[in-house]
Amino acid sequence: MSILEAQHIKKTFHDDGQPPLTILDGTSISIAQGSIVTVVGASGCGKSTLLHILGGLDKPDEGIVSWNGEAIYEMDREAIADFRNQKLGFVFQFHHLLPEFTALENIMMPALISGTDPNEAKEKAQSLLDGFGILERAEHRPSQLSGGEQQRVAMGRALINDPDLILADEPTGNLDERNTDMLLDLLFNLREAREVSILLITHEKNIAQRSDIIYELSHGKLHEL
Ligand SMILES: Nc1ncnc2c1ncn2[C@@H]1O[C@H](COP(=O)(O)OP(=O)(O)OP(=O)(O)O)[C@@H](O)[C@H]1O
Repeated sequence: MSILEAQHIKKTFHDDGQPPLTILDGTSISIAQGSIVTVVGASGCGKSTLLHILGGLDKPDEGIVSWNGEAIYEMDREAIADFRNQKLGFVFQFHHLLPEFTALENIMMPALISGTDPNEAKEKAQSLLDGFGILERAEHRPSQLSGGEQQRVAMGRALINDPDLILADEPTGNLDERNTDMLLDLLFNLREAREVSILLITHEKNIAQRSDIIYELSHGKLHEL
């Protein structure tokens, strides 16, 4: 059963003085429950644009994105924000942690926004930090953490609301080999531990090999490899 489905997505950017740039040109994808799907492709081919559209962050010009059969861009602003907060977990290359908050607070934030009891949110955040081996860093701010630690905090933040789907855009792009391996192990183990689906964007084909389906995005369309 697919949880997220996109059909015939089109997206063109119109920048002043530039010819229109069609990035997605009839792209379709279906993400089955519990699956790990990887999208690879040349720099600038539109992978991040696709992820933003699938994640309810950027409306396509044409086409439908639906979550369990419901068209997400037909939801009102509040419903789409709730959908993102409760069903999805985002992990980006630049993790966008809030600099003035501690690791623990950064992880707790999406749970607090969705109305979880603060004590419960704290316990869940501590258990995520513990599972990622960085509980002793709980009170550190992002600037006091290494890149790999920051990315694990970002993973914790993506997971605290028990999402059904993780959308990860080059999550290891900034990490050295050791941290890349550690983060990928954490990510791929999630399916076993939490039955979560994962959409992973990367340009590293050896990472892609650990997934169920690999697509290449080129000329605005996805091709299964
Ligand atoms: N808001 C925007 N306005 C105009 N052009 C944009 C916008 N966002 C992205 N683009 C352009 O669309 C193209 C695709 O960008 P996108 O970030 O989706 O590519 P990508 O495949 O993720 O690239 P990379 O692997 O380098 O991160 C690029 O040429 C980019 O400059």
